[in-house]
Amino acid sequence: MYTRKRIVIALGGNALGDSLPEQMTAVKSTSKAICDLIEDGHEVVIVHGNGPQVGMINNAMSALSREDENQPNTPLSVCVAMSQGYIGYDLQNAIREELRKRGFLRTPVVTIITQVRVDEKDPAFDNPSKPIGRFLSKEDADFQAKEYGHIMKEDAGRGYRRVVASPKPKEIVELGAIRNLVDSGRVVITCGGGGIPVTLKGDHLSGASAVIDKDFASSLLAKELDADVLIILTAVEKVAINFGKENEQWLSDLTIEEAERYIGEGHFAPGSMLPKVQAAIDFAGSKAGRTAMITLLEKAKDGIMGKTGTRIHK
Ligand SMILES: Nc1ncnc2c1ncn2[C@@H]1O[C@H](COP(=O)(O)OP(=O)(O)O)[C@@H](O)[C@H]1O
Ligand SMILES: NC(=O)OP(=O)(O)O
Repeated sequence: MYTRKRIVIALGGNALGDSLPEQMTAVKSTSKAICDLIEDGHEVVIVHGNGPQVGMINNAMSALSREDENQPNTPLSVCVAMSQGYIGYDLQNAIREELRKRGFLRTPVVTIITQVRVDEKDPAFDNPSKPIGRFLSKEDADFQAKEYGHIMKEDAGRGYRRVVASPKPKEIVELGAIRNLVDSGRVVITCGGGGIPVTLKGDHLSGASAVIDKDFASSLLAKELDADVLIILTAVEKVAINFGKENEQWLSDLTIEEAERYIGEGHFAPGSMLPKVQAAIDFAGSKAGRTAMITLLEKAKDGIMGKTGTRIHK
């Protein structure tokens, strides 16, 4: 029997591309994958990444403040807010258009500027780990470190990137509004780029210099909305052990215990696959019947139907 599910979708970098024109094109195919699920009757909530985009925005704003002494440097929290607006704008319009093509003329699509509370004492503030911006050569990375004081790290064999603090998400500030919109049938884009990181100071929400991992924010959101499935869409169809080695093995099904064992054995790269597997464990382990899935963007529907992807469950 067909079962309607509440699905939180976490969209990875390949869903958005690395530049303005690339994003305009990428969101069209991303929207097809999302609308396949809506067409099948599922309730869908969308979270997107922002690593390349927030790096680009931060660079542009920093260049502006170097040129113009009246422009102080733009805090990273504001850059995350800008990335939510810019990505949400393209994504919501692409989904709206795709829905209309499929005859859903009245399904509203909305982007919520979302703040996510973090703990100001989170040790992540002293250990920057979240890659943002473009991949650079070692030479360009060394230049950026020297010229701008950025911390640069090698990212899973793909080149060097700037890293910033990435505290764990504790609370979604706009959760009540998000829940109302989802419950009333809206397609909601929220917690973009992991959410705007804020700390609570009395009644004041103060922007934090960080970028939250969208996989962890998706897991928190999925738990709060009592979703059935968290699906993390990225550039690989399945999770592997011995990834990239001769004895690489793609995994279709993982219990939480198996996933934890593989984490302990170091199979998942920090800053790329590791947070996805950790977020999947966090969601799937939180309540009976909850399943997490990691798969390729284009395979979202097949993943939900159990035909592909890596399924993580109790
Ligand atoms: N064990 C693994 N199994 C599969 N992919 C892995 C593994 N370890 C690292 N990766 C890499 O992680 C990438 C996904 O992380 P990333 O590109 O940071 O995600 P996002 O899609 O959120 O931007 C995959 O495309 C793959 O290159
Ligand atoms: N904020 C975040 O997790 O972005 P990416 O998915 O692009 O790394």
